Amino acid sequence: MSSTTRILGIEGTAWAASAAVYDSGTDDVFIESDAYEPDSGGIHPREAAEHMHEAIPTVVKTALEHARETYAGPADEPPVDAVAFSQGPGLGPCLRIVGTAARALSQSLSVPLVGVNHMVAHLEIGRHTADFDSPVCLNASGANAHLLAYRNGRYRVLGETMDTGVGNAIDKFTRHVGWSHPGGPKVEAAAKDGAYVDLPYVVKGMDFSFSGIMSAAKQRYDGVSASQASDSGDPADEHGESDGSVSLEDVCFSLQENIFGMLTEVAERALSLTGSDELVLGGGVGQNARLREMLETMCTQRGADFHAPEPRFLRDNAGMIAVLGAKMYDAGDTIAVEDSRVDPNYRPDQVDVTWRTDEPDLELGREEGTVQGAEALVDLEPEAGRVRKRRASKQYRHPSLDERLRRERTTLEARLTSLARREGVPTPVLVDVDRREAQLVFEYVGDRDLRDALTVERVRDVGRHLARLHLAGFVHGDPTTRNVRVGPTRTYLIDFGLGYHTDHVEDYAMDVHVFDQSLVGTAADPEPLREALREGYREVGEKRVLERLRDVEGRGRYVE
Ligand SMILES: C[C@@H](O)[C@H](NC(=O)OP(=O)(O)OC[C@H]1O[C@@H](n2cnc3c(N)ncnc32)[C@H](O)[C@@H]1O)C(=O)O
Ligand SMILES: Nc1ncnc2c1ncn2[C@@H]1O[C@H](COP(=O)(O)OP(=O)(O)OP(=O)(O)O)[C@@H](O)[C@H]1O
Ligand SMILES: [Fe+2]
Repeated sequence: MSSTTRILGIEGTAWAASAAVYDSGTDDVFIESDAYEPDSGGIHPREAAEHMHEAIPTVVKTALEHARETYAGPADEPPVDAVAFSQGPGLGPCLRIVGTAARALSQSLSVPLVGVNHMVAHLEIGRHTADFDSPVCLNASGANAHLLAYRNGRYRVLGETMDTGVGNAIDKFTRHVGWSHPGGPKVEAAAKDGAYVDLPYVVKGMDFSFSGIMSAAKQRYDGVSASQASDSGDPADEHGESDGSVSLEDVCFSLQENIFGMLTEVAERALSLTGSDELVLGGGVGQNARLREMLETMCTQRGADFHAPEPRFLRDNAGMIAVLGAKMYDAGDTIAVEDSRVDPNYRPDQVDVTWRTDEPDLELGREEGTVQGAEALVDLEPEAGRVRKRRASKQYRHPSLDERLRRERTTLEARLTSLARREGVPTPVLVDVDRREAQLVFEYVGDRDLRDALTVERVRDVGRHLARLHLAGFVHGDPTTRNVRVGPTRTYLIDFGLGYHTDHVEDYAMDVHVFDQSLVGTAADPEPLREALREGYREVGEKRVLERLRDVEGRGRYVE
């Protein structure tokens, strides 16, 4: 085998018919793409497949010509070592066309096949171009939105959308407004002339959802168009103060502020949980300058490094398929034709990461001085027996949103921490609260974070604690292995700032799910701990919550 690997990559999960050639010796990536642009509405699976059918042979031919021109070896040898293709996730009819093309090409060139997960390719291209070791990865694409980190041979999903992908959410709004597909760039352009209006903001630990904010945005827009249509002097009279003065530009601006604010917040939470100081961005929505600016600002503020690949590697493209294909080929990760079936629901955490052997060190928590959490700076004073928690302003967030979140969360944290203790759940005593400064003083509890001292007994205890909160009608909102402190005899829940009162079984199940994901993301051997979480919950809580948890776990999947 030569020291240089050359791969022909093919991509075609939805809109981009694309072929590429990657040469690991020169690190050169040649990409030829042909985009499907719907005449009206969103992506129609059948039309997209027709486009694939026509465009794939042409882009592959161009890439193959390039491979031949740049190949220095004998003319009777194949100009690449393997053919890599996106095996999923994506639209079934499109994927099947790509799979067929890849199989035919591998046979005619007599080279092996490499089956690439499209979402893992979106994140690996960032790790490759940044030259980072073990970054947290935010995938912000059309049909998906994931927060991923490598642990024990897999990319673990630390958080993800609970409904649609981020690009699809934006595209649905622009369809409602009557703009052509894709909507993301149009929202970005319109946002330049907008001002901030309040819209919903929903994060649950490192998960998030877009349905609430999208319907509120549509309603705002309907208010705008109704007021323009009636045009009877003072729109504020007819549509209420807030609606009357809102323009479409304002809605676009505020959508970006909230949606990208949510993504940036969960990315920061993942950095804090894993102790990583590297973040990469992937996916088509990553082309948005405001999203990149927010992530960059967040990373700078917390002393982390941020990298976004160039736009041609962010949107769907075969370059990322070829680059990951080369790493997989070098690791011996090729597949036989019988195993090359495409999978429209292929999850990133189903992939055995054969091309990485490193294991990131989780930086241990500190016991004194100042810790930087995801949201706050926490001064630890164990001798004085107390901690001071300040929700400092986040520079990446719009000031109005920032003010609102800091105020709301400080108030909730004070209230729910005390309420939990009354329900028999160990929490720190609240010593002082200053709402204006978004500052809280608590009793110092425990001697370590659960993340650094995970045992089955402690996790079972957390299961019981969560069940107790839920029976009392509220959720923690962000239960992670860093938001549990452990002492010699007790486990304490801290950081209730994302908690809220609710009687929905769905919210209780989500709360357990968030903790479960943090176990998978931080534990060396998560399975016994996950079982213990459920056991503890079952002892105290309602069965229907664990039943709903199974539903929740089946969601957040790629849907066509
Ligand atoms: C499975 C696969 O087919 C799918 N691919 C995909 O969604 O294409 P991608 O190129 O990663 O992203 C397209 C999305 O990216 C959005 N987009 C493009 N430019 C944008 C911009 N400047 N601002 C916001 N969104 C933008 C589009 O509106 C569209 O929703 C995926 O990765 O989820
Ligand atoms: N009462 C306390 N006693 C002892 N340590 C504490 C206490 N409160 C916080 N800490 C420590 O400070 C860290 C950060 O605190 P906290 O989780 O409240 O901040 P945060 O910014 O909301 O963090 P994140 O959002 O990342 O969970 C905790 O993981 C814990 O190690
Ligand atoms: Fe994509």
